[in-house]
Amino acid sequence: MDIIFYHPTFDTQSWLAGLQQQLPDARIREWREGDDRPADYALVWHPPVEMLAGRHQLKGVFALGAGVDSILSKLQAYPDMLPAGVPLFRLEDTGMGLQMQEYAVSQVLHWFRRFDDYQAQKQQANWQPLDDYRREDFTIGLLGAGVLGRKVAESLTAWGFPVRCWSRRKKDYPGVTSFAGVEQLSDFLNGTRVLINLLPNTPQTVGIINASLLARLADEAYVLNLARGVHLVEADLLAALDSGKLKGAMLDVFSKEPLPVDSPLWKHPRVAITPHVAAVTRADEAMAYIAKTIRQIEKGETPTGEVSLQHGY
Ligand SMILES: NC(=O)c1ccc[n+]([C@@H]2O[C@H](COP(=O)([O-])OP(=O)(O)OC[C@H]3O[C@@H](n4cnc5c(N)ncnc54)[C@H](O)[C@@H]3O)[C@@H](O)[C@H]2O)c1
Ligand SMILES: O=C(O)[C@H](O)CO
Repeated sequence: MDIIFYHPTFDTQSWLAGLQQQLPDARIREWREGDDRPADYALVWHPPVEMLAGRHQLKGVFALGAGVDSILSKLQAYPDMLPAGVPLFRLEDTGMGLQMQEYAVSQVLHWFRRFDDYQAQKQQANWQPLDDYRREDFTIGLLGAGVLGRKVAESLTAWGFPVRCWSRRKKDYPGVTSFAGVEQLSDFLNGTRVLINLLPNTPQTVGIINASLLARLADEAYVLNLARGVHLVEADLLAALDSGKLKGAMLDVFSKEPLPVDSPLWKHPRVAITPHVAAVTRADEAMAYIAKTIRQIEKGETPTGEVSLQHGY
């Protein structure tokens, strides 16, 4: 079996070595420009079109991340990049679920224990105990309830918060109230105090966190964007913060990355920022997952993790 690998920033040699350990019988090589030798599988991130185009013999292409929006948008521009019938897989969890839990739980607790207010008081040397927030007033709403949303929901129910989720289809997750489809979006938003975004980037979800959505949240709400920058209308978020509708926001992803130095988000006192690090690809777990999936395909089984080109995620 031949496997080709391309990632613009990963340490390719350590990936090739790690994959070789997982799949000892495979011939694994870094793909370089001009390489049109046969391959059964391709492991990619931001792949050049010529790496995949015309490779009808591929049994699978693996995206080396959870979100496949960059690959699918390239496919829009170059429809022949992925030969018809070749399945595209993405990373399901592979250590990202735990990272998302760490991120979400730490920030929700930060807001719930009013550390943002105490930090602001500290700037004024102000010793002033504040009223506690009550859990029942701190409903967490997850936009997106797939692999990562489910993990985050689990971790927040464990802390005793009321948790609800919104997805394309109803979910049956213990302790989580499920809302589905555009017709239930309003009910989902009504009473949500902390909105956590874990949707994929698709034509239906671009710009979904906008002025009209923010207006429907509970007063003094918080927004945690962990998915993609294009989901959020940044100007609407700033306006909602300045009007007092929103109390705070923590953003990991931005419509333009790196976030431009002149973005007003940098200076806003109630916006916290991380540079798209909420959940990164963990090499060992990703390699084990890819190897397991390849073995399943080789045995004629149907693995999970295939991207629906129709739904765009
Ligand atoms: N910031 C980061 O570091 C980072 C890391 C990993 C993933 N992500 C982002 O997180 C996203 C989610 O990852 P995942 O593995 O949980 O994806 P997933 O495919 O398992 O889950 C997606 C969820 O969104 C819902 N959804 C999709 N379209 C919808 C629509 N139109 N209306 C309502 N619900 C809809 C689905 O029903 C599902 O519940 C990824 O697509 C990626 O963009 C970000
Ligand atoms: O989708 C992912 O895996 C991360 O956001 C990196 O892009």
